[in-house]
Amino acid sequence: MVTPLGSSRRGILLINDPVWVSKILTDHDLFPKNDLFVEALEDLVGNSMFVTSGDTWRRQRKMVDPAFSHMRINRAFDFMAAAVHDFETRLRALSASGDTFSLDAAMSHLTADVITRTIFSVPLEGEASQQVFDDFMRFERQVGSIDIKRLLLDKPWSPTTQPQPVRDACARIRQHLGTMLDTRMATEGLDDIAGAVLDARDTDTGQPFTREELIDQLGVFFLAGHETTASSLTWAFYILSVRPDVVARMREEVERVVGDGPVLLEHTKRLPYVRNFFREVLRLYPPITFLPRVAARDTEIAGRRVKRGTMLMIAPWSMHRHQKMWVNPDRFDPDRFLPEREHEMTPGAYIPFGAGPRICVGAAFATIETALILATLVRGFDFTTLDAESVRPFARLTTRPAVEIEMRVAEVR
Ligand code: HEM
Repeated sequence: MVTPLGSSRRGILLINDPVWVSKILTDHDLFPKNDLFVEALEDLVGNSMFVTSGDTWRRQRKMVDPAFSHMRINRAFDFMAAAVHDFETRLRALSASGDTFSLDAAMSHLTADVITRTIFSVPLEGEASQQVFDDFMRFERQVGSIDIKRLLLDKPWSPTTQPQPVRDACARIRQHLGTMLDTRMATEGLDDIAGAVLDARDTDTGQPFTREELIDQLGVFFLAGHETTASSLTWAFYILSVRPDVVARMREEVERVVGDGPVLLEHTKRLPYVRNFFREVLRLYPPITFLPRVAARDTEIAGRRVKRGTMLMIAPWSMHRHQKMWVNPDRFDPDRFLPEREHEMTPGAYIPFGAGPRICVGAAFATIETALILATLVRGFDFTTLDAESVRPFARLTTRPAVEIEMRVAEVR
């Protein structure tokens, strides 16, 4: 359950033991985020809470948490619903024309639209937000692969730089985010996530975030907040396209609970099958495949001596599919999350949002957003994958299909 991965200048351990996973994710001073991972993202999200450690992270997390409180997310719901409404219009046009579309690109666009509306109160159609999105797609394609040579040969904490095209894309994204932030700061009376982060004060000094820090945090909400959700929804709609039995159960639940009208916030909390379906998608296709950490000092893990600088890879992907932790792990079975089957689950084996103090700040946001999207679109449309047999997952920045999934959609009459 704790396995060395190959031989390299710095040790690499794959940790599949839920007890040790929990200890490592909880002690984030001894096991901070891995330096290679931090470097890969630093040009884009600077010193944001996603990559910082120690007291810097503690201060940032305290200031950011209120922006994702239940009350605040509830207020973001109308922005989410407006984005989904526009997306339905797009799908209706695709249904009428019979044109095919890339599921991955469509989901990235939809979730980026949700994020720009909920953070900045602007739709993705705005020029600056569209440019952030386009450059982000470029960044995502280039940064996702690991440099194996470096992994094997470099000493821990060896400084490196990203290739120039990646750095250029990051600089452009930060510039656009700065423009969006300045426009947002000049607008009064908006009740969005940017507003909550602008109002946040350090509890010790009373100081707000600086402009650079704001760009760091808002950049990470954009990155972590749309890329992960797009990945999970891509797998969700792919599964729906090949499982008519699951579609029938979901549609029945949505029609019974919601009826014909719009899906409201209160409905999203009363759709257990939709929720368990999404949990099962996150189990088999966790968007974040690795939670990378590093040993900050010499220590011991599961009776094994671990040298400072050893990389610790916690892999939701392998934990979620582990034969010893799940009954029929390869079977897609949303009902495994029913309360009466809870005893089948291994405590600590399900970590799509991470665990411990650094658990995903946007988990509640993503849960409501995806329930709204799934309920609305499953009731209204049938999805067909053109070449379902050839679909394969691939670990990039998140879990994506190796080749884009081509789809056709038909409106349900
Ligand atoms: C299905 C959707 C999502 C999944 C599966 C997901 C997954 C995760 C995971 C696994 C982590 C922990 C990473 C680690 O410990 O190394 C994390 C952290 C984080 N996520 Fe999410 N996430 C999702 C949606 C979101 C959304 C919608 C937002 C914001 C709008 C967000 C913002 C963040 C931030 C800021 C962190 C860093 C927290 C910290 O280090 O204190 N995520 N996410």
